[in-house]
Amino acid sequence: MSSTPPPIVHWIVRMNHRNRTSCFVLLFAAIGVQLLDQPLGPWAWVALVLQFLIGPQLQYLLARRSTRPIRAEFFNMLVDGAGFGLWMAALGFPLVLTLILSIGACFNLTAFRGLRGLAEALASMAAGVLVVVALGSLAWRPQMGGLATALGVLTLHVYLSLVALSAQRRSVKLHEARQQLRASEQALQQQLEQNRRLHAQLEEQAIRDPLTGLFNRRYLVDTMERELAQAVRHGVPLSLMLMDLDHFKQVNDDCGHQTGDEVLRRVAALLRTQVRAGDAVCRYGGEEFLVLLPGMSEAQAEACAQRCCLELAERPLEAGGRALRMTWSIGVASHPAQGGSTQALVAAADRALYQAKRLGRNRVVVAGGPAPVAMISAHV
Ligand SMILES: Nc1nc2c(ncn2[C@@H]2O[C@H](COP(=O)(O)OP(=O)(O)OP(=O)(O)O)[C@@H](O)[C@H]2O)c(=O)[nH]1
Repeated sequence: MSSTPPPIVHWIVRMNHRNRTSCFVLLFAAIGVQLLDQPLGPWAWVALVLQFLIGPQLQYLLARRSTRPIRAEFFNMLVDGAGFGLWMAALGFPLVLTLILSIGACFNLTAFRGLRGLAEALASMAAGVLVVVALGSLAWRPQMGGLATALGVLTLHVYLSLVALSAQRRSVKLHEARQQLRASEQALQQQLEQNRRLHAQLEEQAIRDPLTGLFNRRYLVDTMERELAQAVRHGVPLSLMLMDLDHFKQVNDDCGHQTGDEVLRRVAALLRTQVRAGDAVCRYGGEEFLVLLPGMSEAQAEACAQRCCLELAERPLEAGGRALRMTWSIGVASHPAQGGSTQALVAAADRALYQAKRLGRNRVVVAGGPAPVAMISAHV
């Protein structure tokens, strides 16, 4: 059988119930002692029991059952204030009791609703006093006996201590909640930072070739469109080199695939040293590379390609424990000579590369340029 959990009572309702229950018993005693010397009759005793002994439990029930407990508790405080005003006036404003009752009414409502609460507390007390005035029994008897004074002072002491304790507990809870919030916020920030880093890593991975670390074809497509549009807009040249390693299959066949990979990595590293930092160096295919040279004329691109050819042919690559001599064939194409579209540029560079291969490899062919000159012959 499942039991439903008891409803959670608002902390203000709980606090006021606790404060009322304990302080009202003491107030009952203090007012009762004062009442012994007053000619108020038996109805006063009935009212005293009703307000200070039964009242707190009824007020608690009302606030606990209410769908709007704060509002109900506000009403309870107004009732307290009116009752206090009535007792003050009925007893002839005995000094210590008047002080305690007015502090009790004003302190609670002010803490609850600020200046507005203070005004409401004063108004509720005044309403209580007016009832006594209307009954025509207003008197002035400020003196109090020793016992009533002592009980009154004790009531005030207990009330203020209870309020201070509640405030202290509340501030500890608030402090803990704030710390928890701060910890959760920190964890969230860390998670966000981690996500940001992961996102950046993924973005980087999406545009990089994992073997060589060069940009991949996908990146090239986007970049080339952008660079060509800029070149067209500003009327500046744009060149590209399409390079393909010569007889690379032989490296794989003779030295193994891993050595082939190592060669590709070393060629990529070498290529990076031969071009400017802003040039986009991409792995275009298996053993094919493409370098985008923004702002470079056809002649400058050809010179760059010749330098790359020489560098690779003259510098043996350390791979698989061997020094391998590699060469590549390079096709160069430029905007505006070879057209205003990326497809036209790549196709022209591809044709030039094919021609370089056909003419014996290890050489540069400029698309639409004069017959190429052979470079130093290379071998594995
Ligand atoms: N090790 C390694 N080999 C690759 C990779 N990608 C492509 N290859 C190899 O590169 C070789 C390319 O061979 P081919 O297209 O015949 O060209 P080639 O041997 O360089 O001859 P030419 O281009 O005509 O000079 C093939 O054997 C591919 O398997 C790679 O990532 N790693």
